[in-house]
Amino acid sequence: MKVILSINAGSSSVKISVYAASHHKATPREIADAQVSGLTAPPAKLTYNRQGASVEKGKEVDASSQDTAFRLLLDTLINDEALKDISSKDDIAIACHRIVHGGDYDDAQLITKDTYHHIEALSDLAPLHNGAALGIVDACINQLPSTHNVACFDSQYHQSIPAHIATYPINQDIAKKNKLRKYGFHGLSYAFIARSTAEFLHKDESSLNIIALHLGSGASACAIQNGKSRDTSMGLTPLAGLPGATRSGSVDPSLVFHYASDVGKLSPASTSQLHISRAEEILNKKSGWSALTGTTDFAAIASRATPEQALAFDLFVDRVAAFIGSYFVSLGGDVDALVFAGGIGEKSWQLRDAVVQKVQCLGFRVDEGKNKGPLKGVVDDISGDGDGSKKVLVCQTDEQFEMARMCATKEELWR
Ligand SMILES: Nc1ncnc2c1ncn2[C@@H]1O[C@H](COP(=O)(O)OP(=O)(O)O)[C@@H](O)[C@H]1O
Ligand SMILES: CC(=O)OP(=O)(O)O
Ligand SMILES: [Mg+2]
Repeated sequence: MKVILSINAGSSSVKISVYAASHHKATPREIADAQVSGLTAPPAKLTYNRQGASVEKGKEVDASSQDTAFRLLLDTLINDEALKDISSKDDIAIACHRIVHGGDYDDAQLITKDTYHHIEALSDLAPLHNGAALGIVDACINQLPSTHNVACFDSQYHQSIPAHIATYPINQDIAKKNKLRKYGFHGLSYAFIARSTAEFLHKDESSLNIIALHLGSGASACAIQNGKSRDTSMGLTPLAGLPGATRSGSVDPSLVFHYASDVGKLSPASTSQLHISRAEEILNKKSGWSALTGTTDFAAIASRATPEQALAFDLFVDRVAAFIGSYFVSLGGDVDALVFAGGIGEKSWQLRDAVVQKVQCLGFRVDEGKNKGPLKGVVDDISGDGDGSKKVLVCQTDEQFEMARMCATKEELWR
């Protein structure tokens, strides 16, 4: 039996789950979970559960970066005397880290100097994530010297996307040389969603076809065919596709050159002076809900209390519905379920209601009572009645569990 710390650095949160795991047992047992959420909507809040019982719920804390949030969470776990499985730092055998951009990696990796530098080199392609996650890896290397660190990649699940979908129509020599293609992210979540949904529907995962939506601080959609990713809305970086808390999502790429009023008038010769990195920063960190409404709290946006919030809400519904329509066609109409997940997908009944109404023409309906009621279990059916209506589900996704599960079967960790 080994203690695994499973660390998920999202763009607005850090979530840690602690597991007791045995080699090859596919279901690590959860001992505790702790998270700091709301990093982009201060004050950040700490929630901590031990053995399924609540210890802290929404306690306001002073944390504005993933790094400070992690240190606070690690202290919380190590200083809790009632958490018997971690009486000292040495009890933590494995720390697994959610690394959003894994480039061509198709399997979790033990973090060595080589893998560390490789992940570091990919940081520009996930500007809100890889650097922050590596900051946490550094903290683990320094503070937990006897712990093995493992990188689990969000991009891994999307290795199955066919070439004609992953390819950008640009010069292919340059595309290959610079590895410019659709990678896709939220893959740990989609892997969890696919397995849990198949179990819920009593289907073999290899014959499962669903449209899955991971809607959190970063949001994406995924067309899952025969249990594998066929298409997803994020691309080379997590900026593409749906808008998010501080991200624009897809815009006309030329917008970058017209963002400042005088930029469009520059001659081609002077465009080398343009600060593309500044444009990237604006689209990643200063756009999305924050730019439209002044808040990244989606519960406030879903209240539609101001015209700006109503605009942001309607815009999101429009973009999400467009991906559902596209993926419905991509799956040839053979769709077992539409599945909502992520902070917004799991918690905002208003968003689910509005999205499903928009795609009613495809046969999706929600039951009002089930949609508004508390969620029961990992997967919950909120479908409404209707002739030939298709299933609508909510999945309480668990990226930390997915990582711990990967570690339980990784031979080199158990030798
Ligand atoms: N009750 C709620 N209603 C609507 N949205 C919510 C609610 N609680 C949290 N959210 C939203 O969920 C998002 C965070 O989701 P999460 O998946 O935890 O994000 P991440 O992993 O990207 O940090 C935030 O935009 C937050 O506003
Ligand atoms: C990939 C991504 O955007 O992740 P998150 O939603 O956790 O920020
Ligand atoms: Mg997340």
